[in-house]
Amino acid sequence: MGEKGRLNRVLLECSLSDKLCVVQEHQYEVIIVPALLVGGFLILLAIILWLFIRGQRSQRQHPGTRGTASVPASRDLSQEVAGQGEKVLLPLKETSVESFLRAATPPLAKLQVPREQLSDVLEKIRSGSCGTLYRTMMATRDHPTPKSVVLKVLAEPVGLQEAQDFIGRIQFYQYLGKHRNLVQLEGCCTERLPLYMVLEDVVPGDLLSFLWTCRKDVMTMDGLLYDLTEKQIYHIGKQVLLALEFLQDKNLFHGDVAARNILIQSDLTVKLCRLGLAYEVHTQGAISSAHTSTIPLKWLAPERLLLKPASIRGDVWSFGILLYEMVTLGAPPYPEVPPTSILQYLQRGKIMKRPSSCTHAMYSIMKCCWHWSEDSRPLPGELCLRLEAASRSANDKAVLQVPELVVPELYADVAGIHAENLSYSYSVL
Ligand SMILES: Nc1ncnc2c1ncn2[C@@H]1O[C@H](COP(=O)(O)OP(=O)(O)OP(=O)(O)O)[C@@H](O)[C@H]1O
Repeated sequence: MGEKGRLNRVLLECSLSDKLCVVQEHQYEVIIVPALLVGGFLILLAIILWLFIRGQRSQRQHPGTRGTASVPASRDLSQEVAGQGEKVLLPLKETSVESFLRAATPPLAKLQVPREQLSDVLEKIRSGSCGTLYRTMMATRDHPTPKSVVLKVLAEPVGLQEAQDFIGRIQFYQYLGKHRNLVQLEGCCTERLPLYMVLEDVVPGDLLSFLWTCRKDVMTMDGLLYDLTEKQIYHIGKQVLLALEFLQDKNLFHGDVAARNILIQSDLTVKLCRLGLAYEVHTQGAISSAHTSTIPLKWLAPERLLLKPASIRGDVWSFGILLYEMVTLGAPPYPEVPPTSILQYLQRGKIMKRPSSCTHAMYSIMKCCWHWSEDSRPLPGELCLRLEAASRSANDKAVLQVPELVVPELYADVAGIHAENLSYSYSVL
């Protein structure tokens, strides 16, 4: 009945004189329904697009919780305050050093050392690449007497970039965590300038000075016996390899393994320092060519001399040179080769001859570090096993002796090092 009535109404709208009578049945449905469908589809599409863009943005702000060990090609540390696996956001667009420090300091709260706990009396150790190093005393709650620490002070005037880099290095120590054979960060002062890193003091200091002092008629100093046996060389070497393995586990490498960058304690515990290059690998995925050119050539693996990408196997090459340094009590490597000719020397297939004080067992370990092809060199863990095996039959009685004393300036010349880059606590007298 309803349908018939509607048709009649439509027909009534036509007069008898009309030649053409258009029946307008369903005209609204034909226009409105598709329009609604298209409109709805467009709204849905816009919502999906908005959700997608929002998802992408939040992903970019929270770069995932994949293993902290991985090293992306490039990473902005101002975004990442890395306690092991822990990520905290810092504002990226700081305009002044003060506002940057205000934002960067709270995540480092646990490390902050009240400045009044540090003595005003500073003894300069040397100028480092990112600040001057001083020895000073620090009062702590745990110790009844103040203890000696090393302060790394960022040189002023401090720009935003220098401040970010310095804080980045502190965060890097946090990221690394503690290892017995890496120099330890004890704290920092970052709430205002000047910026300090507080490092553990490793006494007597660098291994190169220790080796040179072993040449002298010194028996003991600061509780350290200035005698070195073959077995002790393996003991020191193994500790360096443990530190390298620790870095390797984090997809890092050291980049400048050498006696001058190793600190030794009176109980013969050694610690790798100069972690600036590892920090660069952490933040940029590689060592910049500007820095490569500052590393003494005689310690570098061929691939690094050829400016190819560096890796932990380059550290293994340098470790072989370190063994040579120890067994010769700090002689410069390749004494007969000018530093700038070292690449041609190696390209001719030459390596250093066995020093007279070096056993065949130790020399064969050096040689396996000096394979031209990186893949033929052992990794730190494998090398550690070889050292352990050799150590079992190593001489623990014969003290290594070299009669000539070292003249640091001459050494620097032959080794291809700027004398000011040697932080030796050694004198010929
Ligand atoms: N904790 C320490 N105790 C004693 N001496 C140290 C200590 N830390 C560093 N040194 C001495 O200062 C030198 C510079 O060390 P440091 O690790 O600070 O390097 P750096 O020049 O600042 O470079 P990098 O940018 O690689 O950190 C070392 O070779 C070492 O002789």
